[in-house]
Amino acid sequence: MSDPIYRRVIVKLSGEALTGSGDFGIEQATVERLAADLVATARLGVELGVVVGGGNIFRGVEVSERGVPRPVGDTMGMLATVMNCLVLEAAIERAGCEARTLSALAMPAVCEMYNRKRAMKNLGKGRVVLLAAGTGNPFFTTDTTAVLRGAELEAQAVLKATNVDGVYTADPKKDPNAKRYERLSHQEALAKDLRVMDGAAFALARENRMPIIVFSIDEKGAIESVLRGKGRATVVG
Ligand SMILES: Nc1ncnc2c1ncn2[C@@H]1O[C@H](COP(=O)(O)OP(=O)(O)OP(=O)(O)O)[C@@H](O)[C@H]1O
Ligand SMILES: O=c1ccn([C@@H]2O[C@H](COP(=O)(O)O)[C@@H](O)[C@H]2O)c(=O)[nH]1
Repeated sequence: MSDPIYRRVIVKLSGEALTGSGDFGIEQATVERLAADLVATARLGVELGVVVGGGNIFRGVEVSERGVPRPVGDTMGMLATVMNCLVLEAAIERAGCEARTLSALAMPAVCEMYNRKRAMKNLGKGRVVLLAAGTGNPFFTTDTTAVLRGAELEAQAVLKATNVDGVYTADPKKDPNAKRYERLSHQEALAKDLRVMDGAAFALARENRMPIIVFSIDEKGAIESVLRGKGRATVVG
């Protein structure tokens, strides 16, 4: 079998991936499957930072549409990502691999605060590092967080695990004629306004020459396949 193509990566898991067959919250069986995939990947010797979205619980924009100030809604979204990280951390540890949640918002009774050195140290020890609470700032997303942490932690790529099998010419959930790309540049993704990730994330990735691999997390073993250079995915970079 081919060796993993990267030594250190950031996996971006969409919050929605945790809902499994539902459309809100956390389905435990799905969390266990995702944890098993992450542990299998870590056992290949790949150092893993994991950023989890919060869209299965709260998105700041949606909360603010109900009259809550946007920064408050965004804080709720960031707290949602902490819950997702904690449930995933517990499942990864049960599956036999050490994991640490580091949060960009201080919550000493819950988990350690994120700082670059601490994250690097944990990655070097082979622990799966769960990067919680996004960037710690409102008006950002966890996609941007994944690219930011990737650049800070010297990852070789961001693996965006989502509910579509790559980047398309238009949103494939809305346009049945959308065509999938095998490969495209950050610049093309920005110029064509392809919304599989937000523009800030693509711009930061372009600036830091960070490849982003977009693939579906629905199949068991999807992360490992991508790391072995197999499976259906789009490479942006
Ligand atoms: N050009 C495109 N190619 C592929 N997917 C696209 C495109 N434009 C929009 N999308 C949509 O982008 C979505 C990917 O976003 P994703 O679910 O990963 O969101 P997220 O904000 O990262 O996570 P969360 O679930 O936590 O909100 C897909 O569901 C897909 O329908
Ligand atoms: O740096 C960040 C990251 C996230 N948020 C808020 O959290 C939610 C959930 O993240 P998704 O990327 O949408 O899954 C997001 O909608 C923001 O409200 C943030 O404020 N800052």
